[in-house]
Amino acid sequence: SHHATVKRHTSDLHESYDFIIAGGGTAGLTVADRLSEAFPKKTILVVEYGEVEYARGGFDPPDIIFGGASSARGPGVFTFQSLPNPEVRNKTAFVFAGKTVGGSSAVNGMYFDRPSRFDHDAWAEAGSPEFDTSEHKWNWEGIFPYFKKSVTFTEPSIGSVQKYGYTSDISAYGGSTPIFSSFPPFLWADNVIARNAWKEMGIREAKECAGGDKEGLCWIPLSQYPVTARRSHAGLGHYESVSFRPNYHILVKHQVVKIMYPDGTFSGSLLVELRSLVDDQFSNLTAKAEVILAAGAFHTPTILYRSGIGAASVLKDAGIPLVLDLPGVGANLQDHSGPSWSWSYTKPGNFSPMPSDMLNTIFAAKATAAFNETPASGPYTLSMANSAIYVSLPNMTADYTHIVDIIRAMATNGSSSAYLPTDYNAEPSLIAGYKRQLSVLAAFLANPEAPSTEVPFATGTSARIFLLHPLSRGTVRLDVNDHLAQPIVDYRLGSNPADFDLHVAHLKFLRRMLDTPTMRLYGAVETGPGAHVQHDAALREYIKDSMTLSFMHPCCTAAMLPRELGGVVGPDLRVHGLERVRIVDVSVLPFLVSAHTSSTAYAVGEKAADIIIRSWLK
Ligand SMILES: Cc1cc2nc3c(=O)[nH]c(=O)nc-3n(C[C@H](O)[C@H](O)[C@H](O)COP(=O)(O)OP(=O)(O)OC[C@H]3O[C@@H](n4cnc5c(N)ncnc54)[C@H](O)[C@@H]3O)c2cc1C
Repeated sequence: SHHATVKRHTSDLHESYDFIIAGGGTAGLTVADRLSEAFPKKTILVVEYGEVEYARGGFDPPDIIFGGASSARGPGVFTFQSLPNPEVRNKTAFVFAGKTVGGSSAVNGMYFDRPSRFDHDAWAEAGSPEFDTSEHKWNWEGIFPYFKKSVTFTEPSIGSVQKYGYTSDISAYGGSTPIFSSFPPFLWADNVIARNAWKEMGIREAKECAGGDKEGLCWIPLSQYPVTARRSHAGLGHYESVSFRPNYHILVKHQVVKIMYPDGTFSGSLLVELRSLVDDQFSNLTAKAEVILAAGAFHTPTILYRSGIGAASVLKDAGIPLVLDLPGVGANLQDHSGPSWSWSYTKPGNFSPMPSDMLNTIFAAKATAAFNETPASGPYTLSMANSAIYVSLPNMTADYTHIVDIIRAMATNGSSSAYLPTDYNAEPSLIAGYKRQLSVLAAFLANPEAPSTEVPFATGTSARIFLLHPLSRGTVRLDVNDHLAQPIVDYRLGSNPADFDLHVAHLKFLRRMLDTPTMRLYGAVETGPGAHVQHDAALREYIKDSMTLSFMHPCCTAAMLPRELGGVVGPDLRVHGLERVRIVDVSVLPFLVSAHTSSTAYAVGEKAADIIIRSWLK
């Protein structure tokens, strides 16, 4: 009873709320917390598909006990398969998204990096000149204060700094929000091998990568509490830890079905249709001020479609009457993906501790005990990885202009539309928007300070090579046979062939790491793709074979772009053409950023809250 009130039945609710937020995830709960604090007399309802659950960390011991109960089972997730990707051996991606109070921040890998300043400058560039007159700026200067506000960063202890060499710069932080960012008090012993090898390749060692400049070798904090090393997520920071507010309600186990306009105008109050996931009953609630869609990049488009908002052709196929023709809904899907790369050591050093030690029952038992102590310590405090390199294309290959020129040509001649879904051809705005994006991304990729690839690492002899700025575009569509079911996700990976040029450039550069003095000392030998695979054509085939289709950063399916460029929202996050509906989640990114996406979801939530509060104060 000390925080927002959880409701389980619509009969427990008010008949109407000022703000109704669809989705109690990373960005949605950030907004709910801020609005309920700023407007004690206005009522805020979050409708969440999942439940309030304990969200274990990505690498917590299997039998961790929390609140007297075993929490071995993770919190709720949506899981389904994407359509096959013809350019990548017809593979289907395993789609995974948070379905719990806290959303994907409660199930993610806890890797908590931030984008590059150039990502946000490019975001603003994509909406220029149309959005230049808006008071809301989404360039780095316009969003950096919200990255700072969104988290509380704890500097690494002196012991960790001395032991591991952690560096940080507190000036990149400064918030006091109870979403925590901190360094684990543990590293696997071989982390230093990769770090040394990257430095020998000339990769700049960055003191801090959260302040906008992140081309180089970075230490990455985790989204975890500093002392207990337990997962920090939106459900804890923006719901559990909020002191009691009678105006802040969360309705769990309910699906937002659609939005309706009872007055027949887009400026009047709104009705929100809900479906109980317990008894399948449907009901309506009134939103007096606004509806905020925050259901994530896969599900926000489904609510819009069911409301009759989307491309007329897509709605016709689904048999839904058109309310507003907005072709950008569910278009422009992007995600991070990439091949794997591996090696072995013919002269392995004697490193300890190593992940293989966890197979030793005594070591593993000690690790669990250390994690359950206060302060927590040991291997379980390190989630997936907390180191990475981020490298720009010009710093990888002198031939980068060749790739940039290909992308520039696509942006100006007619060829780019060939790479888009065929139903885009009926929508000139989507083609124009894609060309604008390609032109902005070409300039981005030519910038020696703007990362094109990321390789996160913690330990071991394999790595995943992220394509940070894919050029291929996919779709999220409604299942025409069951509008309430999971959407049909078509990544269309590699549908723009220049993505493979980028992958090949990344891999060719990175594999040179095995020829550094440190790697030679341990007799490093490449096992995947293997030294015999040298030609670009063969590398392409290897990349297709070893590709991870999704690193689970889907975004951009309701992009902040002008309407005539296939955009769905403007800089104030209002859906084009609708006065009282905004979108506040990672759907609004025009393109992917050089970071895992949770920090951006929080920053979007913080900035959105500020925009909404200011607009209602007026
Ligand atoms: C497995 C996994 C690992 C990841 N690893 C990392 C990582 O290590 N680092 C990182 O930075 N990012 C990571 N990400 C990505 C990051 O967590 C997400 O991009 C970010 O949290 C998305 O925030 P959001 O607010 O857009 O959506 P979400 O946080 O996903 O919130 C959407 C919410 O809406 C709810 N919802 C959906 N449909 C409806 C509906 N119709 N009605 C009511 N509620 C609905 C969902 O249940 C969910 O709670 C990962 C994601 C996943 C899934």
